[in-house]
This record gives sequence, structure tokens and C-alpha cells, in this order.
Amino acid sequence: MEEVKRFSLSEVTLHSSKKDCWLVIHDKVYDVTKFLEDHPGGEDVLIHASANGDATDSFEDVGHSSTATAMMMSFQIGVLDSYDAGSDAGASAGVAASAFAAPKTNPTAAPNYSLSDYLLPLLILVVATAAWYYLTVVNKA
Ligand code: HEM
Repeated sequence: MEEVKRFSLSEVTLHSSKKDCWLVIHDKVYDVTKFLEDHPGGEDVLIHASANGDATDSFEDVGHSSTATAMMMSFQIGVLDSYDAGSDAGASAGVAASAFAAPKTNPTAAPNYSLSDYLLPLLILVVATAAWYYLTVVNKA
């Protein structure tokens, strides 16, 4: 089974520079150094949140999309030493599996879709409609 690395919060806050930036969100530790320049919210907020210790509240306050939460998984390097796998979703699958699972979402909360979540389906619909119109209406004229 994959070994999960555990870090203390004070250890994480030591990595709060542009060249080495770690974050704690929901007791999981993320190395976002390579993501700093690409973060749509800017690199400064991430470095600031990193130095402040736990970034969970700031992350939640922004209301990140499902795309953002899916992205997070690729940056995870471990968990906090206080992390309790038993309280996390999917605990029966083992500590390592649940520790690296997608963050818990509140099932009662309204889904948080961004515009980009709608663009691709919309584009497919427009192309399909145009193709249908061309094949049936224009072709028969
Ligand atoms: C691994 C951690 C993070 C990832 C993968 C991530 C990813 C993203 C993504 C993909 C967006 C674009 C909007 C969306 O899809 O929601 C975004 C926007 C943003 N994020 Fe993050 N983010 C992370 C952590 C944080 C943290 C800790 C903060 C706050 C301290 C933050 C603040 C913001 C802000 C202010 C925006 C801009 C929102 C807007 O302009 O509408 N992010 N982030």
C-alpha cells in the first residue's frame, strides 16, 4: 500500500515562498509551487495562504469550482499529522486510498459551476445542430 507522508503544520508553513510553496486544505498537504504561475486567482494569494498555515477557509471562501477541486489531487504530497483517515470519506478503502481521495464536498450545498463547465457541451450542441441543419435542410434544397 502507498505510504502517506505526514507533515506538521509548522513544517508546511516553512514552505511559503515562490520557489517552494505548500498549502494545507482540509488537513491535506499540497505542493503548489509549479501551479503558482497558472493559478487563476494569482500566485500572491497562494503564497500568502501558505504562510498563514491552514488555507482551508480561504480556499472555501472563494467557492472554487469542481474543476479546481479535481486539479488539487495532482498537487497533494501528503497529509497533516493530525489527519484522521477514519473521519474522511472512503475510509474503508484504506488510509492511503482515502488520504489521497478527492476532498469531501457538502452534498447539501449547491454545485458550484463556472462558465467553462458549460462551454464544451454548448459548443457540441451548436456543431451538432449545424450539421443536422446542413444534412437535412440545405442538402434537400
Ligand atoms: C491546490 C489549491 C488550489 C487550486 C488547485 C486552485 C485552483 C483554482 C482555479 C482552477 C480557479 C479558477 C476558478 C475555479 O475554477 O474555481 C481558481 C481561482 C481562484 N482561486 Fe484558487 N486554487 C487553489 C487554492 C487557492 C487558495 C488557497 C486561495 C486563497 C487563498 C485561492 C484563491 C483563488 C481566487 C481569489 C481565485 C479567483 C476567483 C475569481 O476571480 O473568480 N485558491 N483557483
